[in-house]
Amino acid sequence: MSDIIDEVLENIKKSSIFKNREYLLPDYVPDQLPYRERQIKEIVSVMVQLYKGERPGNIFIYGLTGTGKTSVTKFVLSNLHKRIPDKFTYVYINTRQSDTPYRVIADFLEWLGDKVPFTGLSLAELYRRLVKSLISLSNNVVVVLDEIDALVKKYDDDILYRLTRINSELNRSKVSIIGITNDIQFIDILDPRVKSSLGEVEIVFPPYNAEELTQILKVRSLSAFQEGVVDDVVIGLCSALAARDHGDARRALDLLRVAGEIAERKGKNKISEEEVQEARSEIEKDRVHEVVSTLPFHSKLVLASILISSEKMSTGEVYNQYVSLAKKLKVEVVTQRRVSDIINELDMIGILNAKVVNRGRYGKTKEVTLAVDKFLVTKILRESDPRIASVWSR
Ligand SMILES: Nc1ncnc2c1ncn2[C@@H]1O[C@H](COP(=O)(O)OP(=O)(O)OP(=O)(O)O)[C@@H](O)[C@H]1O
Repeated sequence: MSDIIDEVLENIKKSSIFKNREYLLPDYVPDQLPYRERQIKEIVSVMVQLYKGERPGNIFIYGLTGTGKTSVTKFVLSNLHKRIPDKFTYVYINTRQSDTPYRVIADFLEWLGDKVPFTGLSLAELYRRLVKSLISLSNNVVVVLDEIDALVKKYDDDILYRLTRINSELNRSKVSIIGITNDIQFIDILDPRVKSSLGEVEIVFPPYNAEELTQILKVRSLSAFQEGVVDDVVIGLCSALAARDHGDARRALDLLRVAGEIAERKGKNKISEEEVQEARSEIEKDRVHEVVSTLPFHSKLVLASILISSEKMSTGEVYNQYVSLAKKLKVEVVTQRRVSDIINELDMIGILNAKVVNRGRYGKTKEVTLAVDKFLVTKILRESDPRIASVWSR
């Protein structure tokens, strides 16, 4: 039996499409990051203090998704560390993954080489251990908190407050924080003391334009694909599609990688525009699936109300339909105001379109239509919750 596994692996190794597929995966940090020279220089010029054995200022980095914030930060820190390994220790924590204050401090301790039980200690005890561990460390420490908005929105900024103050509890100032977020308004919701401390230096990552994305894809595809697999037309299409959103390099790379996987499945040895379009709808399907299947119950019910009714509905009509479904399912209803908010949320995440229309003497109302494939969303909703599925069977 194991020869079957070997055979499949062998075929993948012999891919006529990919030379190194992993070079296109989102976590891979490339050794070239075009159009980010300014940001690299800015981070290095702050971090240069490490060379003198001093603590660098905190840095706050923001920009939309896929603008290179994580890659550039990791690139600078790992390259600096290669050059001056004895001068500092660095810690990388993604707070969307390590999504409780406990996990963040536990991860911090683990990076410093301390073992921490998965749960069971109090947060105060964890801080105590962190302070102790930091005191015994002779090096400066740079801690990267990626996607910090996720943690602060879920809890509050207490953990950031404590971390920005931690130097005062040590034998000398040695901890610097690099905070990263893609929520541009995030800094405004922080406590002013955290805000001024975290934003000692602020660095903005602007979106890429289509030409920049083209160049980025060209560089990345040279090492990722076999020769002759992608041409300028395919790269141009991936860049144009990604630039239409907001210049997201991750999206451009995903399109190219998935197009390559589709071509490989078809047994082709070249990617064409057709595979890019197919990749686009595959990625969109995955996105819709992730978003819809994880919606809270009442948001799913509001969406179901729209799906089983007409193509276009006013918010009032959506509410009436929602109330009648909720009664059928014998669940308590939320207020009309909440349903309006849910409609706006579904609009923001691209599942619905809600636009204000003027209905003459009836005044203004919001007209709600579906922004994604009806058949797909119905299928996802029905599969994700049996109570919602029963709406269709009655
Ligand atoms: N200038 C660049 N050159 C090459 N690849 C890039 C460049 N900028 C970004 N990328 C690639 O795009 C993808 C997304 O980048 P990265 O994760 O750094 O973005 P981000 O701004 O941190 O996004 P998010 O806010 O969603 O975490 C990664 O695969 C990264 O390697």
